[in-house]
Amino acid sequence: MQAVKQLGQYLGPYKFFTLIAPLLMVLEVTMDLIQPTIMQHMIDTGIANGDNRYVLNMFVWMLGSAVLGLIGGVGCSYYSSKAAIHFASDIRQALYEKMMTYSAKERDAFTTGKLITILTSDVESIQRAFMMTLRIFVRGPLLFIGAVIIVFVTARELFSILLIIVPLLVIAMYFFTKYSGVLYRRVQEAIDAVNTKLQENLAGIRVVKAFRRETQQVAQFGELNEALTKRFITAEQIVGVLVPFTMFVVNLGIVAALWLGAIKVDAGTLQVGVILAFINYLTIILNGLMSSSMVLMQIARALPSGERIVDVLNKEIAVKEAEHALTDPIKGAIDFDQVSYRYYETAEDVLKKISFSVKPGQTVGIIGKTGSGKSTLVKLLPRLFDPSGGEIRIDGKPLKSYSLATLREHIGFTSQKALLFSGPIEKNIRLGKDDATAEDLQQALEASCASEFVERLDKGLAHELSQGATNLSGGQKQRLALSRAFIRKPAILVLDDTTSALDSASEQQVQRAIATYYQDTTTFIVASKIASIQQADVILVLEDGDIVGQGTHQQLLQSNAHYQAIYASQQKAGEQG
Ligand SMILES: Nc1ncnc2c1ncn2[C@@H]1O[C@H](COP(=O)(O)OP(=O)(O)OP(=O)(O)O)[C@@H](O)[C@H]1O
Repeated sequence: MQAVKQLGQYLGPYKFFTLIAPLLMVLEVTMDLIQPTIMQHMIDTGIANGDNRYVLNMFVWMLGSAVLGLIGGVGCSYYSSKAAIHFASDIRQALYEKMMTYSAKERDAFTTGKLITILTSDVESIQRAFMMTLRIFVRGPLLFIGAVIIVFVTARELFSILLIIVPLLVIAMYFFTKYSGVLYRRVQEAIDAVNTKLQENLAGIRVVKAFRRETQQVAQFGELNEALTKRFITAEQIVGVLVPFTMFVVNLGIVAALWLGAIKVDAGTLQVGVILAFINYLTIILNGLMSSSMVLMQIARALPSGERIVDVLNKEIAVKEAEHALTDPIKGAIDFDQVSYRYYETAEDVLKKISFSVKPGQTVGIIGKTGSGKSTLVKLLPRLFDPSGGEIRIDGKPLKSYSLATLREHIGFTSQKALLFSGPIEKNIRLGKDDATAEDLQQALEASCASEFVERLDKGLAHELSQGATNLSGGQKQRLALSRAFIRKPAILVLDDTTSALDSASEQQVQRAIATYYQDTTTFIVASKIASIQQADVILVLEDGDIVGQGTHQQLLQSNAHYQAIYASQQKAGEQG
């Protein structure tokens, strides 16, 4: 119910549509309800007495009520669609905006597949439930109550039949509706699993092909698809059983009406028109109950979807904006003070009380074995996540006191995996800085050694990248990712193993460009080769989350056993190579 209340806020701008749609439905239902009574009068008073004028009169009434009913029905459909579609669209937008604030931690907690299901299928489910509520929820109970009252007033002789049939129908529909909600929650969970698998396999299609795992992946997908199919069938079968069951009960009612009616007509206590009107009203009662239960079923399915949506919207973000956040320009002095980090509460620290200081414009090289914590350390700078212990300061002020926008504007970050978006190359680079000048763009391209290959492309900067930039080589992608970071002219530049995909000549050229164009930038270079960081002002040697060496290349080479070991192994590999 909390979910309904929260999502109800998104109805604000569509209050008018939400009110007018059920009102128009009331008009349609009223017209539907009076038609069998008009027909009854037409038969029992007009036709039975051969009064043609009366019959014509009733015909005009019938036509008028049908037209009014039509206006009500069409108007209700129009406004309910408008309200439900806009309502769902606003929720989708809010979900997307919230997801954009997620760090990897929140995204991992949900999984990408589940987030996609929530943004698509769950939103659609509440859109459908809301539209049906506006269209039918008023109609169902109104038809039902109206028809019961009219039967009580005009066909009391047959009312006892309703006293048996209606409770049977209501009890059956209550159980079907309740069970349907449980079954549909299971369907949504199965859709999550299918989407997660699909997303993972499409993203990793090259690996699947390279290792010839298509058959296994298809089989695994088949199992998940089969589970979804089974759950769907079970959920849908509920409706399949409900309809024939209710029809059977109503047909029993019609048989009872004909039998009881015939006896009473024979005895001269009932007119034929009353029996026909009763059967009509019985159908209307069934219609009313069926449509109410369909809406209730849809609502029962939408409630778990609503809860899932609200979970995403209310997810607390680990990385929070400070209350009076600083927007001061950043120079680039950085202090790590006893900084620790663990990915999960229960996991071990992957960074252990790390301390070091860097002056603005210095270059820091970070080297160490795989898994030693190098990437984790640099990801703390743009606050992709916050330390579990200790403090990071920039220009003497806590990192957390800066506004996230200011902080990230001053940091150029390139990750191990160059992530580019579909669209022209220029647009990708300008993601770093929308309003960069043409000269800035050119300088960034040259600094990252990207200009030569971009110039060779037919359309140059307008060259369209495919999804995931699969139409570029690894090195080309990495160069463009570097250009995107360079164009910012950031105060802090982070190259997380970025230059590994470049040949050594290009790598040296990038290093020279940093030294020339970005002298005032504090640069972090994470690398696996000593050659990539040899010129750094300070090199940190990491091992199992600890700093086991700190100094310049020469200092470490003379006095640090860990660095000496890395150097020796790389020299050896170089000689063998
Ligand atoms: N998202 C994550 N969730 C849980 N553990 C993680 C996550 N990312 C990294 N780790 C763990 O944290 C430790 C440090 O990882 P990190 O990526 O910082 O190492 P690295 O030194 O950059 O390694 P490499 O040189 O291979 O890139 C590793 O043990 C790794 O398994």
